[in-house]
Order: sequence, then structure tokens, then C-alpha cells
Amino acid sequence: MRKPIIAGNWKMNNTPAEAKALIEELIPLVKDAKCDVVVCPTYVCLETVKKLIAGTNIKIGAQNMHWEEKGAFTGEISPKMLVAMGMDYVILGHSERRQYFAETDETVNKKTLAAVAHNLIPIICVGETLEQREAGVTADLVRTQTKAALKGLTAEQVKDVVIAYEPVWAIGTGRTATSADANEVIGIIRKAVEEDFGGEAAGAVRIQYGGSMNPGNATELMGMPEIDGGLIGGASLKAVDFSKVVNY
Ligand SMILES: O=C[C@H](O)COP(=O)(O)O
Repeated sequence: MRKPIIAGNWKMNNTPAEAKALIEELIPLVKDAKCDVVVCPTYVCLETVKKLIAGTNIKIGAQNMHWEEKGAFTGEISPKMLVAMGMDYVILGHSERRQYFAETDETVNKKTLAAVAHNLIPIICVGETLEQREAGVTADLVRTQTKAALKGLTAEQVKDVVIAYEPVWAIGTGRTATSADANEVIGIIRKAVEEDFGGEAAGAVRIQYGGSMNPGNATELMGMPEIDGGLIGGASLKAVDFSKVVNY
């Protein structure tokens, strides 16, 4: 049985003071959650939030990282640094990184291998644009992205990875994939994992849905058999809304 995992991706929001206020409000609201709860603040808020969640059920992740341990990569953060800061997770290959910062399947794969090598749990994002959906290539696209990201991992390592299916057209738009559509595509992703790593790994890997998930649709989405959680953007910026999703 896969334990559901709901993660808040704060994206480029919140100063350290705002992050402090948000996490302090959130902690009591999610203390009885039956799923794994993760928050992903910006780099500059990681230390503040990490200290405040000590002793709680909330885990923490970064929103991106470089694959190298150190070097002349101005503006980048390494896996070693995230581990030193006590990070549990790292989001990789988010569509905003792919769209605005030239992230490719190849760099997502390098980052995934580096994360796993450093015992960080990657939350690997895959998903199609509206044009791709309308062109009927959603299945091919998510299969390619998934297989490329996981290339080089062992089946044992794949079991602990988290994948987030985020249709790009549903992110921040208020448009959600229907629960049936999301369930179907996540099933396709799981099948792709099975082809490369076997049934045991595919049965263990947790696959989230992301894209305008909110208190109003979380229960239905989380009720679908293939959906193991959510990667929440906008609704994770309000403690009450995020807690309602977490306590779906
Ligand atoms: O990482 C989170 C996703 O991009 C979803 O964002 P959203 O909930 O604002 O649509």
C-alpha cells in the first residue's frame, strides 16, 4: 500500500518572515495528517522553515538543484548543500524550469541520479502542454519524460522516488484535469515505470497529481486508485487551504 504524499511547492513566494508566519500557522493544522506532508520553500527560506518544523510531521524539500557537488556554476545550489541543510526532498524538472530555464530530460536525469546518490528524494515532474494534449501525444510525452528521468537508477532506488504528473495547462490556471483523466495518465506513467523497472518498483513508486489542486477537488482526486498525492502550488500558500488538501 502506497502512503499518500502531499507537497506544497511555494514557488517564488514568501520572504523568510512570511515563510515563518505560514509554517507556524500550518503546523497545528496538519499535525494529524494521514499522508506524508512536505513543504518546498525557496532556498532563502529553507533554514527558517527547517528549524520551525523540527519535531513535527512536516518534511521539507527544495525546488531545484544542480547535479554537480560544487564548482563554477554561478547562482546554483548543489545536492551536497541541500543535504547539509537537512533537506529530505527536491523537486526536479518542474514545467516552469523546463519552460523558462531550459531544463531538459537530460538535465532532469542528471539531477535525479545526483539526488538519489545523496539520499534526497526527488519529486520528478512530468506533463504535457495544451498543444501536446490537443495533438494527442500526452501518453508518448509522459512516457518519454518518465523513462528519461529514471534512466540509470536501480529498481530498488525507483521505489522511493516520487513522480508528479502536472499537465502544464492546469498549472495555476484554475483548470484541473478531470480525476479520470489524471488517473489514466498516471496509470500510463506507472506502466512506463513497470516496463523499465518491473512490477514491484511500479507498484511502490508514488505518483502525485499537480495542477490547480485545491480544497474543492482534493477529495475526488485523492479517491482515484492511481493518484498517490498532490503537488500543490497556489493553494499551498494559504495554511488553511493547504491543510484542507492535506486532510482531504
Ligand atoms: O508545483 C505545483 C504545480 O505547478 C501546481 O501549481 P498550482 O497548484 O498553482 O496549479
